[in-house]
Amino acid sequence: MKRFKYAFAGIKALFEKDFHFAGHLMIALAVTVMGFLFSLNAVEWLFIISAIFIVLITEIINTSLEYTVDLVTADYHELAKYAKDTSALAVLLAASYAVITGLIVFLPKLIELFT
Ligand SMILES: Nc1ncnc2c1ncn2[C@@H]1O[C@H](COP(=O)(O)OP(=O)(O)OP(=O)(O)O)[C@@H](O)[C@H]1O
Repeated sequence: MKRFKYAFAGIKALFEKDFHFAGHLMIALAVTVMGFLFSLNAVEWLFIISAIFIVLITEIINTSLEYTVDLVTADYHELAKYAKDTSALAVLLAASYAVITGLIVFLPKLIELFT
């Protein structure tokens, strides 16, 4: 029960620092609605769900790392920059995976719908 309590406390900490997270959630919701509208099959759902979770989890870990770096130093430091920049790169890669997955799954369906 304690683990749940701490995890839920993490939601508040996440939204306090990460202003992009609500945007990620909105996109995830929109993609899920589209998935139902296009009646995705099981494999397509698996890829879409994995893309959503990878982006959200990476963004959460990125925020966690930013908190940690800010705890260690408020001053400019090259290593702090490296830590935050490499973490941001992980988010970018996760987002790229999600965009590629979304295009592969939805683009043929959208083309079929509008042609
Ligand atoms: N203490 C620091 N020392 C050196 N560079 C820093 C430091 N803090 C932040 N930076 C640089 O500023 C960038 C943005 O850092 P910041 O903490 O503002 O993240 P953010 O804009 O909140 O990131 P995100 O958009 O992923 O939430 C970092 O990627 C890094 O290049």
